Amino acid sequence: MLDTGTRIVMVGGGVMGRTVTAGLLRAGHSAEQVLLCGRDPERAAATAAELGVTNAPTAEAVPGADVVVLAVKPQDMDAALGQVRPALTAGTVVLSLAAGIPLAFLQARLPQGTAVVRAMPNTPSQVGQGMSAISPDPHCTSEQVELARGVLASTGLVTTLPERYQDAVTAISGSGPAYLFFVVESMIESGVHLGLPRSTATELVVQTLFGAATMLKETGEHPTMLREMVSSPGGTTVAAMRELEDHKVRAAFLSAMEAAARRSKDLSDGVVDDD
Ligand SMILES: NC(=O)C1=CN([C@@H]2O[C@H](COP(=O)(O)OP(=O)(O)OC[C@H]3O[C@@H](n4cnc5c(N)ncnc54)[C@H](O)[C@@H]3O)[C@@H](O)[C@H]2O)C=CC1
Ligand SMILES: O=C(O)[C@@H]1CCC=N1
Repeated sequence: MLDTGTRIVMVGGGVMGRTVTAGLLRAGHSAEQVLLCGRDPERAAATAAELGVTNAPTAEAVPGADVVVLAVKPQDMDAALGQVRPALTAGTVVLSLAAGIPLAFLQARLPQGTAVVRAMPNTPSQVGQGMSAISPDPHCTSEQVELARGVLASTGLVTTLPERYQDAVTAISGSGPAYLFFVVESMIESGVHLGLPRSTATELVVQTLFGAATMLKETGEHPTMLREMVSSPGGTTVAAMRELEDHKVRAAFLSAMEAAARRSKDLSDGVVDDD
């Protein structure tokens, strides 16, 4: 929990801006502690009202903030930094949530010596079960790192890692919820193919995912061991696993995550599409 006097400015009121704001409020921070700035003033005002926080233009919100959270798309980061920079006061921590935007890119567009933290959160932060990895730059004091960590700790677990791991983190936990939702969709559809009512298939799959995740967390057992517990010799599970192996699902996961990490790296290298 951050001090009651800590002022947080959220730049961007999209998925992650809303998620982190909601997380801060859910963790018990007061609505007065969070100011939300959007690109479109009307939409930003509506989003802020919906979340119960205050809305202000970036130029008014940023001065005096303890933490400025950059929750804009990588493609919009340059413009957002152009608005934040002139309003930034000494000591403010800038916390970027953007995929593929390196600390060096942020530092180059902010006053020299600004405390910058690169982070990769994920959407389960909406329900207090997020996973974030933070990489502080060397200008940050330990108090400033704790401020950045405190913002994301309101939404789930936070780990600190060297920046060189951020492309891999983005591929695994940043994008990760999408892969798992895809697996869930596929299993529900399979249940429907097998004749189950859709609502029944959904309940079975969602609770199975929740149960399996809880087992992984609570037992600390290796997933291979947990999978073997389900796999009776000559039984149903091995029959299904054989199909997954034949269809190279493991290899597909490896290629998929390599593609995500590569895309994150491409963004880092400045290969940013305009779409
Ligand atoms: N959606 C996800 O699962 C995750 C997203 N991220 C990162 O979070 C960042 C934001 O992503 P989303 O929230 O999904 O995108 P989004 O498109 O939902 O939200 C971005 C918001 O930023 C606003 N914006 C753009 N320029 C602005 C400016 N100059 N000032 C104020 N607001 C501005 C846009 O109007 C939009 O509302 C991205 O950089 C993304 O890589 C990181 C982890 C997970
Ligand atoms: O798809 C993306 O680029 C963002 C970053 C991680 C999750 N969503």
